[in-house]
Amino acid sequence: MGDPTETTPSDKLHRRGLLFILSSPSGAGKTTLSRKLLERDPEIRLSVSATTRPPRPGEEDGVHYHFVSDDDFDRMVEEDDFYEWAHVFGYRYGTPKGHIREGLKNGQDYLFDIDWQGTQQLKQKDDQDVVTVFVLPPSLGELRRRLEARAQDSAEVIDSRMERARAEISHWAEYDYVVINDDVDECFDRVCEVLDAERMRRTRQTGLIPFVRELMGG
Ligand SMILES: Nc1nc2c(ncn2[C@@H]2O[C@H](COP(=O)(O)OP(=O)(O)O)[C@@H](O)[C@H]2O)c(=O)[nH]1
Ligand SMILES: Nc1ncnc2c1ncn2[C@@H]1O[C@H](COP(=O)(O)OP(=O)(O)O)[C@@H](O)[C@H]1O
Repeated sequence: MGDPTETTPSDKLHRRGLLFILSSPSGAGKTTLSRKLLERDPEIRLSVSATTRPPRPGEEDGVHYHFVSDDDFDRMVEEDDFYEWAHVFGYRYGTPKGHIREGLKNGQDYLFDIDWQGTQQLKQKDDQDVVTVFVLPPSLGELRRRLEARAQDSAEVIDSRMERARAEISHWAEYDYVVINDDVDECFDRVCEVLDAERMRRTRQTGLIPFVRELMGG
């Protein structure tokens, strides 16, 4: 038996991946937070949704969304290609199954920017791997200012997003964590703390690390 006080690279924890969900009313900042997280953290991969909504300026097919036609979406539903899907703002959005199940087993983490309906469906399917974070704006006035500053929607669309914000926020109590996105860097730090702590959750560990196994006599 080796010296159990020696630390070797094989002492790394091995764990299942997790499904990290960020939801918020439109404009609260979940896209901004998601992009920061993907830049910081090479271990988490974005689950790219399919949507029938047209691309916004700067959005790339296959990177931000898979932009598909109504017929394509219908076909994907028929072929059972989605983990979950929902109607949002008059369009359809869905999470393609892809290789998520195999990835989770291999310790791959996935980031989801999906609404409360998708969150409920994923929780029903896989509660143990799902971690949910609700992002609140500091106020409704600030939410409207951000939607206006983003300048990608008409006044009418902004009104409908503000209307829907009330419905979205009414689901915040269904989430594991809540953060307020006032200062974006502070909020991002809180989100990273949640992710880092959840990765260490004992129930995600898939086996004892070698020196612990040796100590336990196994
Ligand atoms: N259920 C579900 N919701 C999604 C999916 N992809 C995006 N959404 C949600 O659809 C809503 C509208 O997204 P989007 O059109 O990008 O607008 P944004 O929230 O203003 O950035 C947001 O609440 C997203 O979280 C998905 O695959 N499934
Ligand atoms: N903490 C913040 N303070 C000020 N503006 C922000 C903050 N977070 C995001 N924004 C801005 O608000 C707008 C909406 O953010 P976005 O990330 O697109 O929201 P969502 O994806 O939730 O709709 C964007 O123009 C973004 O740059």
